[in-house]
Amino acid sequence: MDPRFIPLAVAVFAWFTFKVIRIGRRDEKLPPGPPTIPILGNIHLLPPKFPFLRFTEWAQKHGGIFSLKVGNGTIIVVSDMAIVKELLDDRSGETSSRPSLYAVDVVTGRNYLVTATSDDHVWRMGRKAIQPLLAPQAVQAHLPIAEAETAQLLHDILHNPEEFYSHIPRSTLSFMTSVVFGKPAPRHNSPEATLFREYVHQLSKTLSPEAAPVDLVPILKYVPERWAPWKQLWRETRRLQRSLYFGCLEQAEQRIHRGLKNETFIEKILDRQEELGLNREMIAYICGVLLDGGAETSSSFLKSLVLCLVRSPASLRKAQEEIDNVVGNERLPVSSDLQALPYVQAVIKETHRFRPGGPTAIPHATINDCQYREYIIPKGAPIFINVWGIFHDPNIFERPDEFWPDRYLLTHDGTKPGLSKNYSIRASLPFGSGKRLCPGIHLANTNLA
Ligand code: HEM
Repeated sequence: MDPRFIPLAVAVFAWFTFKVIRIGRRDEKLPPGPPTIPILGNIHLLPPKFPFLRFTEWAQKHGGIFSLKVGNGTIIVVSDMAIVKELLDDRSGETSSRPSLYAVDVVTGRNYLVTATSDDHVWRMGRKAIQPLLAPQAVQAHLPIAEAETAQLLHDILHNPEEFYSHIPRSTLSFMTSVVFGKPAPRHNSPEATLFREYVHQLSKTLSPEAAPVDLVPILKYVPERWAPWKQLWRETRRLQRSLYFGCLEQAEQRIHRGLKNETFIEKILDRQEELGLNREMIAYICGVLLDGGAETSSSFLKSLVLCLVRSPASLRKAQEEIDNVVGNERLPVSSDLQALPYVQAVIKETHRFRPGGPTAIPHATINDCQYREYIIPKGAPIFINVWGIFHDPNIFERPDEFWPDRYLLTHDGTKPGLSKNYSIRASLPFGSGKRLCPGIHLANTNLA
């Protein structure tokens, strides 16, 4: 090398090294968090399973809002209800986007409202289409379906109790396919039930941390499919998803064409198709997302409820006695009985607290750089609500690791008596926050109550 270039080469090398070792470092304007190492940041500390347990440990150490470095990226974790309110509810206009999830974009062709960013037509029109269908009054119309599904579920459990783990997801899927498309899935091997199981299995593989971390290592997006098993997985997930969504849509269209209307979501969305500017692709995905959003979440809640009550016979006995006293033994309880069943209400709340279906909810993201207290949260950084950590905080809940519904009879939100009046856990916490709050909350409560 020409000796004149040596100082330049040394300077370039030093600059490059400086840049590389800064990857993974926490900027001082970020919330605190566990110590980082060069390049990886905190990646090596992230467990592949149950990350909310580690988040909860870190929250005890670093506080209600902390940050993690994943390479050059940043993750924010909120484990304090007051911060959820300030940052995600009150400032929802700034924090209601979603982080990029490349694999989901490929699978869904960017038609999935759950992962769409807040400025995306898919999200805005999708929410506009479903909001009136899921309003508290509107969901009352589906009570007869919920009651019929409950009766079948109880029948199935009574006759074949060993299989309760498959009766429950069949029932919650059938409720959703009935409400959305007007078609129940009455058997474990009904075509929709089988397809949904296969699809959810593939989708969870696609989303699992063991699949290729393409958002972290973008070069993986460009590996040719024959050397990229994750791309084959995406392709198969897309095939199953489209087969489910468009299969259900086609059957509903044929039924409507034959003049057999039955007041389902699909009919109401088709009525507003022009007004909302929706094409057939978007309609299939809006209805499909409701199956995804409604069936698995409700099923995991009911499974947790059964397991919690089996492990807590005293709570089961108390709930049973209350139902026997109020409802008698001539009929099944129905949703309108719930008002008169405070202990049953407490059992439902305690199940959401003890085993929240979404222990870290679905991450939000900031739309721009966002100043919060003394911190700057970078644009696009995923923000997780550590729902598990809030619900299992020993400073807030008495014996948080115990299933104890009675706590909700002592205070309205189950927190320790005598906590500051300003601190309150809203009942909708398991359903997320701000503009992204689960739109299915009332339908879920109708079906689960
Ligand atoms: C026990 C039942 C349920 C639970 C625990 C639950 C929980 C959640 C959570 C935590 C979120 C993320 C909220 C956020 O980002 O802040 C969410 C979003 C969503 N849920 Fe639910 N959900 C349930 C039932 C349902 C039902 C029955 C439906 C459909 C009728 C539904 C449809 C959706 C949709 C479409 C979204 C995405 C909203 C958006 O990104 O704007 N969910 N749900």
